[in-house]
Amino acid sequence: TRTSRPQRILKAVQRKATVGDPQSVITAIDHFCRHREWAMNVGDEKGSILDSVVNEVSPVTVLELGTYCGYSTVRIARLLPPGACVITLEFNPDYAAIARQVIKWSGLEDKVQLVEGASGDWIPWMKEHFGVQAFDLVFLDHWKERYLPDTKLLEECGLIQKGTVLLADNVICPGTPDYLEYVRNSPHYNSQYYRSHLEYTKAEDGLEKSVFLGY
Ligand SMILES: O=C(NCCc1nnc(-c2ccc3[nH]cnc3c2)[nH]1)c1cc(-c2ccc(F)cc2)cc(O)c1O
Ligand SMILES: [Mg+2]
Repeated sequence: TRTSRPQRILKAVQRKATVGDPQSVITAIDHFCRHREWAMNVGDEKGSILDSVVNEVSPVTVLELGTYCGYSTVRIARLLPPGACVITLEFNPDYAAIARQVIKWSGLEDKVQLVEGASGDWIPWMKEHFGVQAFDLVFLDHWKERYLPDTKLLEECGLIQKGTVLLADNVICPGTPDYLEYVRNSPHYNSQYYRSHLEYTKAEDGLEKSVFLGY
């Protein structure tokens, strides 16, 4: 049978990127997705906004919801200082298998914990299993209808504390209307929209950055 799109993305990384060089992995994926086959990575334009938020927050613990092929995992992990790490949650085992190899190729495996499973099942176990107090940064990029329930679950589990930054991809396309309404109207969040484009296209999309203000 034909290879999958994630498998073709991994092959592009293995052909074009240098082992241990995260930037070359990012460049190889963006080139493949712009010139060969579109794929749902956050991409270079929104990726630069993600980079600036990671640099501004300088997080010690990051949670990423939705790994896919590991493109944004590599973008985040390459900016983390020693001792900081990103826990990334992937529901689809085929995506997870590819992401592990992409992360390994970039040489960042020591800064990444890839967990396979559903966000709703794993979030309640984060403190106990990973010894996490609270997350400094949460990057939401998984199923769009899970953004709001998982944000509420993170709050209930005490994994979001004063100063925690939520950064959500795709708030326009495919769109997360209930999540946007929640973070923009809640007195507990200070929310800001970064207008951009859907990865590798001219369609509008953007990232929503929401800082938790405490209770
Ligand atoms: O669906 C997306 N991303 C989600 C993948 C995923 N990868 N992992 C998960 C997961 C992970 C733990 C989970 N726990 C429970 N559900 C889970 C789902 N979900 C997505 C879709 C588009 C898109 C735009 C325009 C189109 F015409 C078609 C598509 C663009 C994007 O940037 C996306 O991020
Ligand atoms: Mg996305």
